[in-house]
Amino acid sequence: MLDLTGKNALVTGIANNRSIAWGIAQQLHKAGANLGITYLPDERGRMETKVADLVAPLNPSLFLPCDVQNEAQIQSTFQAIAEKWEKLDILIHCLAFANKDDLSGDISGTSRSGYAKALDISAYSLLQLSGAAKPLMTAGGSIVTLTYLGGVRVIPNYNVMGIAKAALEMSVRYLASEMGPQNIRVNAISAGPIRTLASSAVGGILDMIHHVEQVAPLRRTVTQTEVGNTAAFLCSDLASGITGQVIYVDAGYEIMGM
Ligand SMILES: NC(=O)c1ccc[n+]([C@@H]2O[C@H](COP(=O)([O-])OP(=O)(O)OC[C@H]3O[C@@H](n4cnc5c(N)ncnc54)[C@H](O)[C@@H]3O)[C@@H](O)[C@H]2O)c1
Repeated sequence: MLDLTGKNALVTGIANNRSIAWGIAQQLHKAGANLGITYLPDERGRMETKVADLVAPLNPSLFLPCDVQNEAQIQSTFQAIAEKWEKLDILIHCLAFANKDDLSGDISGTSRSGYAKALDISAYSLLQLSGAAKPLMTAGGSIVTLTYLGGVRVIPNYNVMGIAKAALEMSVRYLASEMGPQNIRVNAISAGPIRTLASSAVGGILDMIHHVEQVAPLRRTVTQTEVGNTAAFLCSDLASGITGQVIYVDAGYEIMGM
């Protein structure tokens, strides 16, 4: 049975009730995990209020600001975990960012700063958060990140984010190799397209969703809950033999040639 009772899970990337991280947090909570939630702070504190209201029913025992481009916030997040929890068992890395200008048009026009920002937030942050989590995962652990098919194949307009996802997927393999001896498993879920704040920045996302609905074996897209269920499985002892993998939760779209 899928049981996460007694496991402490840090979930990043909740912006609203459409976020994939929200689907994951709900399923981890349902399976009995104790949650810590981080949010991306903004100057007016709007995100803090919005996310706090949303996650309140899940009774998170930690609720912290964490911009992955802010070293001090990362440090204080993991310091709070060390002080409050005996150990960390689960890290959910469910965040990405690229400038809207870099998510359409010619990839050759990507600016140096746009490229650096996309790779820093969307890929490097997995190394950074995993490195901070490792010493706290004293009883082993599970790290799960979110990727997309555009990191393996060319998807119109996904552009620099595709490059970031390729780096992210390779980071999963290197991290799995490094952390396996400590019984820390590292995997990625490659989700099919879902309407969220982040995906709405990708040019033509609605056409992509429509295409998947016509072509995927299941003739539909996937839900945040389906991704959440897979994440809960990967974080559970049921997945104890799985590490370094990219698991497709995409209604089967990835197998299709045409
Ligand atoms: N929606 C899709 O179609 C889809 C498909 C496959 C993979 N994914 C991936 O799923 C993950 C979650 O995205 P989503 O679609 O749920 O959208 P979302 O907009 O709900 O979530 C993206 C999150 O990234 C956070 N974020 C951005 N910059 C940050 C920073 N500097 N520090 C900390 N957090 C930051 C945002 O606050 C937000 O919570 C991303 O990695 C995305 O690439 C999405």
